[in-house]
Amino acid sequence: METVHAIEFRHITKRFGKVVANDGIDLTLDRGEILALLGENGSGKTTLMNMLSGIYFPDEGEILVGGKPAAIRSPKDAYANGIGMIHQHYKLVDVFTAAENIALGLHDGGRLDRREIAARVQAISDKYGFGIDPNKKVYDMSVSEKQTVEIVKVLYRGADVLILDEPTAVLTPQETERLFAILRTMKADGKAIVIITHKLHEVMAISDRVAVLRKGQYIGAVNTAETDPQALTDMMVGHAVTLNIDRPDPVDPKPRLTVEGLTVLDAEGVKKLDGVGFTALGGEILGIAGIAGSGQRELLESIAGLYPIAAGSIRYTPDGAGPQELVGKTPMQIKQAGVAMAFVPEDRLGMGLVGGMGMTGNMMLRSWRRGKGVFVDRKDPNALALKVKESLEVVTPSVDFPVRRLSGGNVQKVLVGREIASSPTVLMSAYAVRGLDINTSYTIYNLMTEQKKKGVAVIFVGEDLDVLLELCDRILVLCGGKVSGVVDARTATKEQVGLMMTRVGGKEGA
Ligand SMILES: Nc1ncnc2c1ncn2[C@@H]1O[C@H](COP(=O)(O)OP(=O)(O)OP(=O)(O)O)[C@@H](O)[C@H]1O
Repeated sequence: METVHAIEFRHITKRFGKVVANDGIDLTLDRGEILALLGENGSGKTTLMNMLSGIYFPDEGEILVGGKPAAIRSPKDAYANGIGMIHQHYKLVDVFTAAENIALGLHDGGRLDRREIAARVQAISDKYGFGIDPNKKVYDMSVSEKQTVEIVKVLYRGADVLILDEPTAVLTPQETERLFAILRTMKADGKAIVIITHKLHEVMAISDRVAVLRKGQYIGAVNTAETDPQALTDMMVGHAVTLNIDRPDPVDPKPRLTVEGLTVLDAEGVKKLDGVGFTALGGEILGIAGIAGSGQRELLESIAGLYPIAAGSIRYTPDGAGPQELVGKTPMQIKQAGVAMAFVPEDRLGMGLVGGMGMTGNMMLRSWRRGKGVFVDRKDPNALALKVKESLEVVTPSVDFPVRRLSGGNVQKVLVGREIASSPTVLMSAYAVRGLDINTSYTIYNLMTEQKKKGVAVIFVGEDLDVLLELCDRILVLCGGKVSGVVDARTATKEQVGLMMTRVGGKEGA
């Protein structure tokens, strides 16, 4: 007897104008399995899953649910077929509670019994170990809690097939572990789960099978137990690739940026940086490590002139001139002095890029979230756009194609590429490779190294300790807004840095 798959894609094709996002894809998904969907940026992963969740409808082919052809024309149809997707951008109403968000739109006409809803939410939460408070308002929640609400929302609607699009991109390692434990419980309960992720160690840790897409085509699927990250990378890219970070010794390093006693407070008066001091040298990569929210964002924003500074100084030393104080300067003056910040925020299109404009338009515009001004780059924006497109292999039909319609990873490449193209003397980047496929991540690491070789002081805020230890020359470790220490990245160990991330100095009580 033929096995009935939870989901079966048969020759699915989806085009956007001239772009063939999915090209005749055949893929199956079974109950009680976690399938990792892998592919380079723009390879068509999200598009394929959007057809399962009713956001797009295939141009050709059919989708079988439980062995029967299903016409999934809306998210409502998807739910009716037991399919739910957790997107990268959460769609929750801030002023509503968890339970209100979960039940939203479900009880049209009927009476909404709050107690009953809360009880059902609680039951789902207990069954899978979510630990959710049904009465908590969304605006009081962390990113991880919001994601939990999205997952419970999907389960509440009776989903047996769950799709998670890069769910760990914004989670800490601990939150990721918690999510994975929940996914394993759901799998044991017979759910079919698809997870889209670029992190190969996560693929190895959580999935049973891996399906690979390349340029819109289905390349194949392998059992996770029978593969490894290198083989998966080769499959994704289509040829053997070396995952290697070149780290030349700094040549003639000299102080570029000297930060002393930097203290900043947030809108509520909470100290986000507390007496931070360090020197960033031209010709080196200074890594910044820390648990999420340890002051990384505030540090870069302070240097860029975007964050109000309570105390301290930030001195910048250009070539052939004495140090100049940056505190008190506008973001534009700081930018003109040569300090570029490639900041890759959680909402890629919220800051720094204008979604409706193409790459060319975005090369000219550098508008900041706080609305402190718009920068106009004097270089030919079209040439810059073409250069970025070519060097970072941005998948876009043209440099005038609205960036909003590029795949998530490609949006990020535009953002990072633009900063690099502006020839800075200090280049700051935070989470530069978030959402980028492994091959592109290495492209970015190499671009950072190229900048370092040109004498640029590169400040690299990263999440992956292995990468920080391989890429950087020195690593500054932040803990709760304070400097825990600075280590030599060539000799430091992961354990040492990990300890410093949780305790100032890393040695207290040890
Ligand atoms: N609404 C749309 N209009 C036009 N083109 C689109 C649209 N959505 C996706 N595309 C294109 O289809 C291709 C596949 O994109 P998709 O988002 O599915 O890739 P992905 O594998 O999920 O990428 P990433 O890893 O970067 O998120 C890309 O070339 C993208 O630009």
